Amino acid sequence: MSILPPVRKDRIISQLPQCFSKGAALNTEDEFHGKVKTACQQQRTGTVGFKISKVIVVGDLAVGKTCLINRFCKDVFDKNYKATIGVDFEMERFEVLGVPFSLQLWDTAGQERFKCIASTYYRGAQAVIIVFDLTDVASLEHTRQWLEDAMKENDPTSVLLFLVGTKKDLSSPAQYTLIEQDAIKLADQMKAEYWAVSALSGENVREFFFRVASLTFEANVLAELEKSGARRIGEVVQINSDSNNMHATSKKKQTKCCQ
Ligand SMILES: Nc1nc2c(ncn2[C@@H]2O[C@H](COP(=O)(O)OP(=O)(O)OP(=O)(O)O)[C@@H](O)[C@H]2O)c(=O)[nH]1
Ligand SMILES: [Mg+2]
Repeated sequence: MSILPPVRKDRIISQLPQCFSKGAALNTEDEFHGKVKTACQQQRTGTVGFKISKVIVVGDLAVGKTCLINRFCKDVFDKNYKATIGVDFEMERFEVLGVPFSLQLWDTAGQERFKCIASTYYRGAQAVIIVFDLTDVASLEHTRQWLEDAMKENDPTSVLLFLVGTKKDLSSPAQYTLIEQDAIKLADQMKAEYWAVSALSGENVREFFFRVASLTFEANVLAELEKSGARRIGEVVQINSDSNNMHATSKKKQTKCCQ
């Protein structure tokens, strides 16, 4: 018997959501990986359905990290600035290709005086969302430092990175075009996926978090398949080492013969 309520209807993902810009994307595939789709159909996703993936959200003060999370998780927007003190977190449950999947979204403080508390929560992230304000070039420049700090606590080879420009509603088309060019270049160098959103209007917010959930889910299933593949190879080795096993003996002979 499950103690959790069913996943909300608007958190069900059955198709791979597309990237925002092909110029800075983590992948440009139209669909989920074939191996992932098959594993989900055959319910061979191991522990993924029970896992909670940690996502950390970092960036300068007042760029809009809390508003971005609140727009997605609670569908609200507060125009008054209330600094995050230390960290806060929200849980979001999804169903991806029929498999339950949860994200734990860690909203960290951008203010310098709270940074050392916040950074103690960076460890173990599967995805890092680096946020800047599309109307503030300095906040984009600072994203390199945020990335460096987040990566001190994480394995750069396995973390998915997202570079997100907020307050799209406030930037004029001309201003937006200029900063977007720099942001895409930077995202490409960081190996991050670029998105531009507005927590005020909600533009691209749902699409963005669905993309985070989908790519994190896909990475988890692929890692799980790799692990179970390794286990299967291990099992064969074990059988072969059993001298009472006829099959193993013949295999051993075959191996010798081929050497
Ligand atoms: N117009 C507009 N204002 C926004 C948007 N997102 C955030 N804001 C405003 O920007 C201010 C800062 O937003 P927060 O979400 O609190 O910023 P933060 O990054 O969490 O700040 P810290 O917690 O101090 O690190 C608030 O006054 C928000 O109302 C947006 O998409 N559009
Ligand atoms: Mg905040």
